Amino acid sequence: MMSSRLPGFYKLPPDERLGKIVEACGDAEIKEMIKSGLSLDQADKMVENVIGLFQVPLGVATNFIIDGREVLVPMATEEPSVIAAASNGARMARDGGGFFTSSTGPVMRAQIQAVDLKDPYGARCRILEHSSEITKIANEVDPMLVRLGGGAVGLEVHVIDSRAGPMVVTHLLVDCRDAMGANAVNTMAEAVAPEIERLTGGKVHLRIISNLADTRLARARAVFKADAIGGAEVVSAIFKTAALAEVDPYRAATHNKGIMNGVTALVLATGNDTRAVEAGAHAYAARSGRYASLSRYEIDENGDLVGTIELPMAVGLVGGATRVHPVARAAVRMLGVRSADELSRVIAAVGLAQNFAALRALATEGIQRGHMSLHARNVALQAGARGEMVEIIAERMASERRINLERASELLRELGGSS
Ligand SMILES: CC(C)(COP(=O)([O-])OP(=O)([O-])OC[C@H]1O[C@@H](n2cnc3c(N)ncnc32)[C@H](O)[C@@H]1OP(=O)([O-])[O-])[C@@H](O)C(=O)NCCC(=O)NCCSC(=O)C[C@@](C)(O)CC(=O)[O-]
Ligand SMILES: NC(=O)C1=CN([C@@H]2O[C@H](COP(=O)(O)OP(=O)(O)OC[C@H]3O[C@@H](n4cnc5c(N)ncnc54)[C@H](OP(=O)(O)O)[C@@H]3O)[C@@H](O)[C@H]2O)C=CC1
Repeated sequence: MMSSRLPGFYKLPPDERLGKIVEACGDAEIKEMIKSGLSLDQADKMVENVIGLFQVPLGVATNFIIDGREVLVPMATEEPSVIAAASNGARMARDGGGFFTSSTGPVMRAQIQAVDLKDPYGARCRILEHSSEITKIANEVDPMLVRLGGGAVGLEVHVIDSRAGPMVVTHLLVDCRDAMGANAVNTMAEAVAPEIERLTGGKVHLRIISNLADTRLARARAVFKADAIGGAEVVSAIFKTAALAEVDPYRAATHNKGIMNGVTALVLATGNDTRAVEAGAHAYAARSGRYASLSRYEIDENGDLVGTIELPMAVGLVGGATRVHPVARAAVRMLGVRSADELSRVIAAVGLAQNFAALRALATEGIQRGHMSLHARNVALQAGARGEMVEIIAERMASERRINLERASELLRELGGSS
């Protein structure tokens, strides 16, 4: 089995890094797909009114062991230090065996809203009495999904009071297998609407997937050994830092933003819908009525730090852009995942690694040293530095702890690199 531990990887030029990835994965096609990228012609078929491509850097986080498997993680992000931090978090989890994951399986919900009802509770019961007919109607519109072992698996029916009067909202639960499922689920929701109208005597308006995918949860757990992360004091400091995010929404929003640094980068790299995953994550974080952190940290009997995360993860390996975008296809091959469920669990592990690395920095030296020294290259670029001058100026600014545009421009003039 190849190792995701690639010391010195980040010091190589991009072409050599790609070579290492191809070698580690034993898959030469990854290189072709990444090199070819998305063409304008393909883009023009994906969305509307295309005039060009918006490019985002693609990097690879190293060091991940997930459920005993070495994994290289493709990440598409514009933010410096995110990929370094994910690799750093994953490295510190290795002594504890890496990340261990679980999930609920790929079930999504569609909502079908019936209004103008005489007897909402009676209507609710009539729908439930006919649940097998309703799931049958839903499954008839997607025989392929059913053949693959998925399809509509059940119903929940909720009576909800609103400003517009009582409503009966049917949740159609659909096993989406390897699809994110929105198109599939929405088609089913529209197909069952006439039957819901017949049973309720009301009018159906809204028929759409819910992005609060709480029947499609992914979880990850890691033990960060005290010795691997700086000792008992660091364990205690991280524990206390993380505790604030459990009870304070102002902190929880930033804590979860840190988790999404990793989650969104991997969701985007695999061509999945970042908005769907983000909406689900934040809604799940607020499910108790108070917005809170998506991860938890505890200290175990050995004095090690146990990190856990649970969040909705509606991602697919088919549908959307996943099979159209060549770089997304390369990303999936690099990950070596065989199902959407496995992908969802890898993403949860990356979210946890990302969160842990940020917390460790916050609980110890602060975020600025690590983050800003990598951001310094952006500042040097903004000042007009090019080629090797970018690294030289970034390193000078980081060592002086003075990372700003003015200093970058000064250094550029001093070192004779100005244009
Ligand atoms: C930035 C580091 C990793 C430096 O960390 P360091 O301690 O200077 O690095 P190190 O030299 O000891 O290396 C440790 C490992 O980090 C990785 N690494 C180290 N340097 C690089 C690099 N140049 N390029 C790629 N990978 C790098 C690499 O994996 C390396 O091990 P190796 O595999 O080589 O044996 C560390 O300070 C860190 O993890 N900081 C956290 C940074 C972070 O979270 N950034 C996200 C942006 S800030 C934000 O948006 C979120 C936040 C903070 O608000 C969330 C929150 O509040 O919770
Ligand atoms: N609120 C939201 O989040 C919304 C999101 N979207 C968008 O919907 C898209 C995702 O929808 P999705 O339904 O996944 O896309 P698709 O409709 O493209 O793919 C799903 C279909 O693929 C076929 N399929 C082939 N192999 C498999 C397999 N192994 N597992 C499951 N299905 C398989 C199935 O049947 P068949 O071959 O018969 O098609 C299935 O219905 C994304 O682009 C998303 O952005 C759209 C609306 C709302």
